[in-house]
Amino acid sequence: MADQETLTFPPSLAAPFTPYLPPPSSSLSPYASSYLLPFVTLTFATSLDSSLSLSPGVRTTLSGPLSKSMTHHLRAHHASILIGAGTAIADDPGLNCRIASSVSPRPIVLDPRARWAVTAESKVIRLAGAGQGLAPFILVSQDVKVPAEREEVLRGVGGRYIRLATADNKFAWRDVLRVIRANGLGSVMVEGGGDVINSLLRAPDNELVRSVIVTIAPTWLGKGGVVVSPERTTDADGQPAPPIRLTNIKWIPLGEDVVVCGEILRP
Ligand SMILES: NC(=O)C1=CN([C@@H]2O[C@H](COP(=O)(O)OP(=O)(O)OC[C@H]3O[C@@H](n4cnc5c(N)ncnc54)[C@H](O)[C@@H]3O)[C@@H](O)[C@H]2O)C=CC1
Ligand SMILES: Nc1nc(O)c(N)c(N[C@@H]2O[C@H](COP(=O)(O)O)[C@@H](O)[C@H]2O)n1
Repeated sequence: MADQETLTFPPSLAAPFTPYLPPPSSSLSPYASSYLLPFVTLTFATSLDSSLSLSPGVRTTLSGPLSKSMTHHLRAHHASILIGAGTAIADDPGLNCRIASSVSPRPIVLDPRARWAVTAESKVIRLAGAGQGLAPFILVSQDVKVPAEREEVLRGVGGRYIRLATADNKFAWRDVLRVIRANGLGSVMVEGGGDVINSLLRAPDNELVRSVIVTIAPTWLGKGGVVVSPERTTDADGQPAPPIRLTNIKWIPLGEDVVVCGEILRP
């Protein structure tokens, strides 16, 4: 694997993000084990019209150089990083941390139907083979058949398939987080894509999110993009769930982008 560009994120820029990061070594701390769920950070880059990409199959660069380094700073501070199968298929992502002397997070891919045809050529596998990242844990439905060659590719670099119950082809978020925690991972940054983020933001699952860090790029991607806009739900009495709002906010300009950090306001 060719050497990847090394990134830096200066401590002076990193300091304002610290309150929104999981506690250091949370995978080992009493805090994490007492809750049995990892610290969840929801983080992604969006356009001004709330799009993550031009269309579902298209990798779209939104973050400028500084906010990209910030994302790698977040990767350095999380034990795992989670994406959906749509993103794995569209982006062929690396999901490692490119800041020197940092530990990369464990990639977790939600792929109930085993749609992602992971091969030895997949970027994340090549990086893991070269010792520049970790191999993914791919969560699949209990009833899905996974081709043996994919299992071998994963196992060869330290990854594996993990089977989990589904309802309507979805995992329950609590189950996903329990599996992550049970594998000794005390924190997870959920990066996307649209389907994953909208499902996590849907009430009541958004209660599982501890921190939100969103990069806003000064561009409109236009109609047809993958949009973050969670479904509105109703409570047991048929009353609409209130709009999701952030509290403990910080707006941090990074180059041409602005990053909003916060926590979800509990009603
Ligand atoms: N700008 C950014 O920060 C990011 C952009 N993206 C972009 O997003 C696009 C992909 O987004 P989508 O098509 O919405 O795909 P996605 O990455 O959200 O994956 C969707 C798939 O994930 C699985 N999934 C989602 N929620 C699940 C749940 N609760 N339980 C079980 N499985 C679940 C399902 O198989 C579903 O088909 C790509 O174009 C990618 O480039 C992705 C991540 C970050
Ligand atoms: N922070 C951020 N900014 C963007 O502009 C993006 N397109 C993304 N995408 C996410 O990052 C993954 C790519 O990771 P690698 O650089 O290959 O390690 C991609 O799959 C999305 O999850 N993020």
